[in-house]
Amino acid sequence: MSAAITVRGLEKSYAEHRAVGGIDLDVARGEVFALLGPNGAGKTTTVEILEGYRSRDAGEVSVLGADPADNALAWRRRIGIVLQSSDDFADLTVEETVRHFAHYFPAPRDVDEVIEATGLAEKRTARTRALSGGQRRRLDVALGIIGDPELLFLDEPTTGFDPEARRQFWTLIESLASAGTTILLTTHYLDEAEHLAERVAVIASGRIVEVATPTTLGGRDRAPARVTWLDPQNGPQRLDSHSPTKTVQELAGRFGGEVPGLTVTRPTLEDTYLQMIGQPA
Ligand SMILES: Nc1ncnc2c1ncn2[C@@H]1O[C@H](COP(=O)(O)OP(=O)(O)OP(=O)(O)O)[C@@H](O)[C@H]1O
Repeated sequence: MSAAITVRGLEKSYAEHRAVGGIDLDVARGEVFALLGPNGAGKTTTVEILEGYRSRDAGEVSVLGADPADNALAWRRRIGIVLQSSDDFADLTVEETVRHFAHYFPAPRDVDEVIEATGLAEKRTARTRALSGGQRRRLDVALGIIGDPELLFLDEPTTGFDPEARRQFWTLIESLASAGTTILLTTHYLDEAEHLAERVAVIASGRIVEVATPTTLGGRDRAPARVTWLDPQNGPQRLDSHSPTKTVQELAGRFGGEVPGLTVTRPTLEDTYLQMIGQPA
């Protein structure tokens, strides 16, 4: 498995504040990898160092085999970045903006296909200043993928998307991933990380807490199931059980059949994540 991103001992401080305090990361080529962490954890700082936009104080960093600090043009053309929105192209239409960006790359994707894939076909001739927040974010994504990058950085890409747009975006990311694009994603949506990422890293206070698959993070796969039911005499009941099938059988025996209001759940990725970063679910 060759590496798209290798990070060892990455450190970055702003004046006295240590934003990144010694991070190690390995992202394989073709992998979809998510960085999770609370506000101010150091995700954007880390990602912007990998993108060549911020300097680092210490550590080794390799992105597609090069040091991002060198910021070579040929290297930059191999990566895609979904930037936070800017107003620079307010007077251009969606199509003009995408076409303009396509010129920066030696082998861009087809402009019409990208507009279609990002759900902007109906807004093709709209000025970018007239787009809604979610449509503007889709345009940011379109500009990030127009160069047909080997590695795509997505920093909170679906903020402001409605649920349907988020699903469409996930489909787009899945198709890029299945075509072999490596994707580094930061998100505050745990369902998004669970849906898209093969592995996730939880960052808190500038350090990695854990790197795991979404199903095994924080021992989630080994956590007990929660069985809840409604007791006609004593109201809502709950029991955490490592053998929920047995628990349900016993309850069925007790109630002589249907257990009123029965639910059996496992901790969600969000439950596990909140516990890891020290916040009660
Ligand atoms: N240019 C800067 N100057 C000074 N401090 C900064 C600068 N950029 C970030 N910081 C600080 O570094 C810490 C990490 O910020 P960063 O933006 O990397 O966090 P984040 O994990 O991306 O947060 P969010 O989820 O809110 O986007 C924060 O405490 C932030 O205030």
